[in-house]
Amino acid sequence: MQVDELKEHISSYAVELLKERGISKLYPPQEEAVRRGLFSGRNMVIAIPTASGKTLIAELAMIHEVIRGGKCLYTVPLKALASEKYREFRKWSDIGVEVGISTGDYDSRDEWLGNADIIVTTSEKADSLVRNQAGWIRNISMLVIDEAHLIDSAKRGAVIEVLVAKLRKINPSLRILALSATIPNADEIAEWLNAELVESEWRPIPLYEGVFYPGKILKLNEGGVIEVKAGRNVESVVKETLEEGGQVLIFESTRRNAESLAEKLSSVVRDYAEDCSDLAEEVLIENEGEMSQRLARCVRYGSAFHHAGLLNYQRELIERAFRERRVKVICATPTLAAGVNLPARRVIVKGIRRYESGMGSVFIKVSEYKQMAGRAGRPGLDSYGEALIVAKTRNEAVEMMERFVLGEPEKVTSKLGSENHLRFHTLSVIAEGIANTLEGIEDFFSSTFFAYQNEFTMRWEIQRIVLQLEKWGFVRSDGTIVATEIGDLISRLYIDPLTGYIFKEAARRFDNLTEMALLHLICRTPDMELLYLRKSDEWVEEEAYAFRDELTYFPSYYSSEYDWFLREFKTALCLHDWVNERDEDVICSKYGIAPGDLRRVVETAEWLFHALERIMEHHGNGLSVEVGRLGERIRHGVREELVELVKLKWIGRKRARKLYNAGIKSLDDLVEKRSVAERLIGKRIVERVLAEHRR
Ligand SMILES: Nc1ncnc2c1ncn2[C@@H]1O[C@H](COP(=O)(O)OP(=O)(O)OP(=O)(O)O)[C@@H](O)[C@H]1O
Repeated sequence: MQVDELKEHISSYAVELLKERGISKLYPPQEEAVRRGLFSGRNMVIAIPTASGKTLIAELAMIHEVIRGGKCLYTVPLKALASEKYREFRKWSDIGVEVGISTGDYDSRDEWLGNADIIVTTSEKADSLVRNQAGWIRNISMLVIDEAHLIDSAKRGAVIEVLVAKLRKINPSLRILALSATIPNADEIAEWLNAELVESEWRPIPLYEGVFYPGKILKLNEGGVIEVKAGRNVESVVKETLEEGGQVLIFESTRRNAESLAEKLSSVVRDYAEDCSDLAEEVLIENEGEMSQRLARCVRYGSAFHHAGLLNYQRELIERAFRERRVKVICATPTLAAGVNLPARRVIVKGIRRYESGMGSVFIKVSEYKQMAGRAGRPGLDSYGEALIVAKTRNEAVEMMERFVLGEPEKVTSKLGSENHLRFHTLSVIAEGIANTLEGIEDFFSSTFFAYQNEFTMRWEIQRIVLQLEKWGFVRSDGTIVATEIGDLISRLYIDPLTGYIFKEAARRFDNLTEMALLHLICRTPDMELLYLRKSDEWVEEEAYAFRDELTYFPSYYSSEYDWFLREFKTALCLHDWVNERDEDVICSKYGIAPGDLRRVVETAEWLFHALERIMEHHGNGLSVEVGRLGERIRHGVREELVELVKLKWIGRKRARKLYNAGIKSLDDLVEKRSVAERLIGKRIVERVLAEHRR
């Protein structure tokens, strides 16, 4: 089908824009979606492989909806993906379609988005906008769920189903378009959504899958499994691809493996890559710690590693350099497969097992492997893509072939049934006034995918949770169930009610807490991601005893909670070093973490301090002022006296300290002692600061 045929549905202007993007003809699954009612207003589930054009299907449907006066919400699982989609959709502004993005603080309403036609956001942020009753949510006429198969995710899946159920309650005629990878039970998702299902295995570039073992590759071909000659090791397979002008994406199970393989491969890659010294320098712009140095050394020769320990700008830099074909090989942990779109000629899956606590080394899921394999083949550059699993022996290769290459991905199952998810969403359903009886709450949850998949009633579970919320003082029940003021606040702050309870109790009991006690308090909540304890971390216990009298909680050495407590305390100690201006690299090596981990801990702590401040305020507890100040220090990683300086753009914790020690404590001081400041932090930076803040 030619795109010209779409004029009546999306306008000739939109068709012209598509042509400018080089799209003149629809891919077969796209055509199928059109034929099956993409412009008819019915709900749809599109379950097709990676890179087969799902996003364009959504764009066509959204443009059609906007032309008819509708408003679309496009939800993705990660902030990075939201930015990627926002950049893509911005192109539609050329024909007058307003595109907005919302990924900021959880309790903001982002009212300015009232004017946007298409709003891109994460599922969590969308749910928090519903909780905070952003006015424009009522006007949403179409919901697009990207990566809908992530309903299966233990951490992020529940919010997708609850969001769907809520938005359908708000607007019963809401249209839903769910985009998913190929999964065996896409029909269940379609039936749950009352949607037309479009399924296809079509790919724009053929994908060949196989298993490598030293000397040979078992390949799946149209005629069956064949065996072809190959090199002795992964390096030789990589070399072969580079020789043919392709790029390689390698998945490893751990960060350490990814890093050391990238380092090892840099001596192979350097013969095929141009000089990337400029990129290596860029890697070190914000951080010169051990991990960044290793990354810079690899990148110089066109090889890189990619995992959650990198800083955001480093990840983006690597991804961009790979797209520009300067970086030729990326060794990544599996987080990359679920994230941004980064195809390569060859995908090598080296980490086919993963360590799971209590279970040891287990195979990854077939669906995870398929997600990685699906990254092979770069549209416009490669005529085919190839995915290879790495095995040690022929026997193992045969086993991998059967289990993964010929295996069927697992079914998607709802994760909403776990207590913490139900607790979290039950409070919001009551606070938003969606339901105010047990039957009403049950009725609400009966429209979720969980209820679709599970026949048993949730009544007892919900009753137990409501009783718990009542005991904590978050809901009141006398015939009808309503949220108390604090319950409503906790729902809007988007924290686990258990976190809310811990904070509320602290607000009730204490009017004086030390810096360390406050830091430890937020680390006691289920919303904080805790650092792990290493064997060499005995010092954590010693430090904990030193602070024993200050803390709000200190279990007995014999308690089953003692080890968990040490993890909480270690995390608090890390934040303590951060707000006391310990050097970032020193913190990373002391706590055994990477810069990206530190930033994540800091970001979560900042959010929790904001919530704690609001709850203290609500309780009329004067500690709220102190909590607010500490929150500000966490944001910037500084002692109290630097807060004013770091609020200035371009002034980070290091520059602020230099200025402060020279007697420059504010913007006024900076203006007055400009030449001193220029000597300390550079003329260009001072110019930038003054240009930004000159009154
Ligand atoms: N009909 C088409 N003709 C030419 N190129 C197309 C067409 N449809 C999509 N593309 C291009 O193919 C590439 C992959 O498409 P897209 O990102 O939409 O796939 P996807 O299925 O959404 O991928 P993912 O599974 O990663 O979300 C994009 O560069 C897109 O512009």
